[in-house]
Amino acid sequence: MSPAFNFITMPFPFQSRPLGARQEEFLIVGKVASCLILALILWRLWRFTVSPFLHPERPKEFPYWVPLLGHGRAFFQDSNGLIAKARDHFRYTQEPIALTAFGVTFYVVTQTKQSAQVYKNKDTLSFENFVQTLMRNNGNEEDVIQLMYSSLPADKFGFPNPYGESLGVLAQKMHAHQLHPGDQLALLQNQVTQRMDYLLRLDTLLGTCSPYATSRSPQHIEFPLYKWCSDYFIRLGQHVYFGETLDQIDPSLPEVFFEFDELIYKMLYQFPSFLSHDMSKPRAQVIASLKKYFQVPQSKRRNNAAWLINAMEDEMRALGVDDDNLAVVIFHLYLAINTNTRKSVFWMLTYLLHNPTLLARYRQETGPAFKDGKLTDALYIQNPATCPEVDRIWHETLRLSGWAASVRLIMEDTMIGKKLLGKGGRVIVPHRLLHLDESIFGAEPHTFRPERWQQKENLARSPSWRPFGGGQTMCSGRFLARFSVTAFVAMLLQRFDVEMVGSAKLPVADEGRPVLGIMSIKEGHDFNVRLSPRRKDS
Ligand code: HEM
Repeated sequence: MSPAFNFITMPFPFQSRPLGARQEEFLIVGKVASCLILALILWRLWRFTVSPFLHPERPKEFPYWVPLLGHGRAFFQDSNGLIAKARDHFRYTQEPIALTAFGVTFYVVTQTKQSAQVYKNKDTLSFENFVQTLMRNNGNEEDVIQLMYSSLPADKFGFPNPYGESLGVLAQKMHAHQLHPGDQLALLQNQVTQRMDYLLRLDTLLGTCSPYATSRSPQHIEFPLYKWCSDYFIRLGQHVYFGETLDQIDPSLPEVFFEFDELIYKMLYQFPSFLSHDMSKPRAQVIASLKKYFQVPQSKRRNNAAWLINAMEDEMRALGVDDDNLAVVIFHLYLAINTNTRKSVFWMLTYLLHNPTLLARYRQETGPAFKDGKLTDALYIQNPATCPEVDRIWHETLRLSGWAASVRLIMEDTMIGKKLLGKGGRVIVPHRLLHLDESIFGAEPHTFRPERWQQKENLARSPSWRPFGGGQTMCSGRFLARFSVTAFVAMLLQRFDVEMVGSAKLPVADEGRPVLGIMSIKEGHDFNVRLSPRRKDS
């Protein structure tokens, strides 16, 4: 007799007992279940009806049935979708609303006046907590984090520190020094155009893209667009900030970073290690390669590195930070440089390829910035007066592909929009929802229509326009990002005819996967393009 047969014919445990005892057991189970259900109903009534009535000063909370878990599952699967549902539930209220996920309360702010209050408040709303949590999870030791966030003397050596701030706070000012318009940014832009010029030639492409090219000859190359944009921009960012050295230390670094970055949600949501080896392994390799970089004698690498990398190294070494911790801190910078531009260039090209008229206009408008295929006046492309179409396409690309949300930890009970947000919770400004607001951005907010930026005056100054976050922590790389992406697309279109291979459908963005700025595509949605040197008549 097979074991399965034995199992099926086995008597049910209750069958061996007398009928009265069985009935009594059922009765007890029934009573316990009824009590639990009643307790749950009472709890829900209290939490979502009575308590809001007694405390009208607190934001209304999106109801749920499972205490502690709350909306945890939906939050992890698609937090924007959950926030949209909650807004719908409260009939698009203007007030902040509350959501609970795994016992943590998130207050969602969608009104621009209130989001401005969030960005202004540095006293009771903290961004540093988010950065410190990232540092901790990525391997920085606790004493190094404390050191990075302890006040430093106002007269210390190195980057000026008139207010006696910590290195963690000073780092934001150092980013701005490198990346806001000025001499340092001009140097970086110059590096970007020179490197782009080299990387965007057919002979270079035939070499660098060979591992994933799907077809190639001396006259053309074909490859998956998302993969290529990612590889190209990680190479570019890495080179501009670190020179040749990183590439020599680990030629596979762009590929490895891409692998990590596509799984970054596991880092952001702190997946347990047994579920996140696929993310933590490439992350460890990037950090290890950065450590090797800092172990190369300074005389062999510093001349080719950006000011910021050298200055951060000096500041941290002056505090006594070792190579391991230095590598982790700089890993966050490597991430900021490389995670978003690769995706924004992909989305911009995708929208242009699906709209040949727009693509032709982009090519024509940026033409005067080039002489014999060489970019001679890069700033021409950045100027909305000379390139208004480029300006509109850039804004529309970010509006549709941006995902980021600004998050702050609430250090003390804080009033926002006449509602009291409780200490210990998080306040979220969900940029994606702001970008899809029909009352601000006009009809068909889900459709790529660059003309909306022309139809409504000063739309780019709207506080609902937040692809780079806001307040003190607003992305300092936004000028370089725009410069690199728009100049790259212009150079590509001057040098090559670009065609989609086959009839590719518009790829779908992976809205459910959290990122730090621009959305990735859904798996399987990449598509091939073919580049061939531009014919004179095209
Ligand atoms: C299209 C490309 C980009 C997008 C959409 C983007 C978006 C963002 C967002 C949403 C934040 C968080 C702001 C907040 O929470 O308030 C941020 C921060 C930051 N980004 Fe970007 N970013 C881009 C490109 C870049 C580039 C190219 C760099 C560097 C070269 C960079 C460097 C930074 C830095 C350093 C921060 C931290 C804030 C600071 O301390 O300045 N970003 N970015």
